[in-house]
Amino acid sequence: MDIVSLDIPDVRLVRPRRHGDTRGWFMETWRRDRFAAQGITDDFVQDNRSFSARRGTVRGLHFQRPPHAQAKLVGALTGSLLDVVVDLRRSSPHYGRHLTVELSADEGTMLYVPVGFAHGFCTLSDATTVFYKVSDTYAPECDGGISWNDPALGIAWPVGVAEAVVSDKDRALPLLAELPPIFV
Ligand SMILES: Cc1cn([C@H]2C[C@H](O)[C@@H](COP(=O)(O)OP(=O)(O)O[C@H]3O[C@@H](C)C(=O)[C@@H](O)[C@H]3O)O2)c(=O)[nH]c1=O
Repeated sequence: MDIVSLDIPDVRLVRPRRHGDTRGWFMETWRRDRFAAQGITDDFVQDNRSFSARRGTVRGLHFQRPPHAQAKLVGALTGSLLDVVVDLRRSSPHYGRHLTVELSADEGTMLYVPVGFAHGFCTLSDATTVFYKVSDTYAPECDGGISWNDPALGIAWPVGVAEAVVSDKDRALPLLAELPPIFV
């Protein structure tokens, strides 16, 4: 399992090793000891899965506020997605910056997203199933987010506003500039 830092170093790309044989393949997708060896010590307490029927479905950009902030480990079980994170940590040299990474079921790659980031994705194929482990349980009273198409973020989404499939809740999210400080 390779765990590598990206341009915002606390965000990591995880490449599990696939052991192939005549039956197919086997891979480990999460191991506490291997993650801890890379400084990732979050206690993952909930697993989530979402299915998006159509290519161009956008979910995000979401976070949970403290005291229920969540780190996430995200991957695809079917299909592929463009995963997006935005650094919301006020003391970070990367505050307001984003990263995009393509994740696919075929490749088995995953993204580790620390606490303090907004997270979202756009599906790149029909019938995309996304899974993620999270480090705190769902707390709807701490639900937060920023608008996926906030021009200040400069995210190169693979779909335009007219074609994107977006929830009413996500359509109503504020711009980054409207967000009070949440993460140190
Ligand atoms: C996130 C979540 C939602 N729900 C419920 C609430 C609602 O009725 C239904 C759909 O919720 P949402 O519209 O918030 O689902 P969705 O837009 O898929 O939300 C997810 O988006 C991605 C990008 C993330 O990073 C996740 O953390 C999560 O915020 O599922 C839970 O029961 N538990 C959960 O942990």
